[in-house]
Amino acid sequence: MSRSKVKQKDGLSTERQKYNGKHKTLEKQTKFKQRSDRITQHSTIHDREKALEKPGKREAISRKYIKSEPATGDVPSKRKKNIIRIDPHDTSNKRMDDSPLSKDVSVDKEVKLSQNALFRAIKPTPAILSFVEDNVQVVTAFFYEFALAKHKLSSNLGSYFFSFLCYKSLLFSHRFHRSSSFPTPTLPEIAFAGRSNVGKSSLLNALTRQWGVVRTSDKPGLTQTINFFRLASKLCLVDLPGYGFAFAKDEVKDAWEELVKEYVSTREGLTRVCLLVDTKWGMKPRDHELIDLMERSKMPYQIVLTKTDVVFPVDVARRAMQIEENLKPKSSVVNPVMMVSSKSGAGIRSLRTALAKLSRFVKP
Ligand SMILES: Nc1nc2c(ncn2[C@@H]2O[C@H](COP(=O)(O)OP(=O)(O)OP(=O)(O)O)[C@@H](O)[C@H]2O)c(=O)[nH]1
Ligand SMILES: [Mg+2]
Repeated sequence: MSRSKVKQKDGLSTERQKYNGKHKTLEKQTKFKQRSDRITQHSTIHDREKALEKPGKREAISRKYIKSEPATGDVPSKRKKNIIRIDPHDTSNKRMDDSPLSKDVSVDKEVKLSQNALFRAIKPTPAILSFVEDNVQVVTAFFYEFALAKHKLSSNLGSYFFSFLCYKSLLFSHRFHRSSSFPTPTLPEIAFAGRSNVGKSSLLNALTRQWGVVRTSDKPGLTQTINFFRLASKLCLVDLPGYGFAFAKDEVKDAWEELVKEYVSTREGLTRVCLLVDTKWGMKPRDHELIDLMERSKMPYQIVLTKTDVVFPVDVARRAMQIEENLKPKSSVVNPVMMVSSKSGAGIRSLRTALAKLSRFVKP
């Protein structure tokens, strides 16, 4: 064999060797890949089987595995965020104490706005404005009042006697839970009714200047019995439990309401009911219920606006006009609407004058 032929043979063998080596590494790589794929697949199945044995985790884990496996093709799909869409009109998603649905809120707002707009549209007459001006003046000292009473003796005679009597005499109080145990009516009675927290007990204190004798609280529902306060042997003032919202059980509140209704419609000796209305909030459906009852039993009642110190005088006038307009067709209502503040003392003198006319010590 010639030397050149031997060289050629050597070259071919080295190329073949190179080729064989490359081929082997490629084969090795594909085998390795296949094996590793098989292992991961096996471990996934094994893990899933293991996970499915635990019932609690079953659902969550199956979801995880479903997500980790590409849905179609080789390209794994992008992870999508799990967004829960709540239908705003589906009430089954709402808790009972949640705010009402947006549609209802807007309707409520519209009603409230229109009521507010109606109230603001009331134009008080000059007569009612001057009456309010007289009644929202703050009267602080008793002697100031006393001097005024002397000065305007004819108009303030009742107030003078009333305050003198309240000032001098002690109040005798009795509390009653049941109508069967009410005291026998020997004196003319004036009752103070209204929603809880409207200021009934505070007004009784202000009228009689016996601060602290009648207990008051900023928590609605303090007065829970019918309380009779005898002024010497001339007059009896009656503090009634409130109705409407109060910190008490529903059945207890119903019992108070029944007691008040029974007292107002059947009590002999009851000459006047002062129905107290918060100036800021006006009359509510339960007030109208009591008014209807008093109308049926022909019981004279006087509307008294309370807490006038927390609203503007023009709004006091508006409220008074609104109520007088609403109660125009009623026959047992006593006009005009009175307005008081137990805090500032405004209007207390006028109310005393009006109520004193009902007592025994002022001859008609
Ligand atoms: N700003 C102001 N607050 C008042 C006035 N009158 C009463 N209040 C307050 O209103 C709250 C309720 O007063 P009460 O006299 O206890 O009311 P009530 O009607 O007897 O309430 P119940 O006994 O729960 O029915 C208290 O915190 C009083 O201080 C007032 O003229 N002006
Ligand atoms: Mg009270």
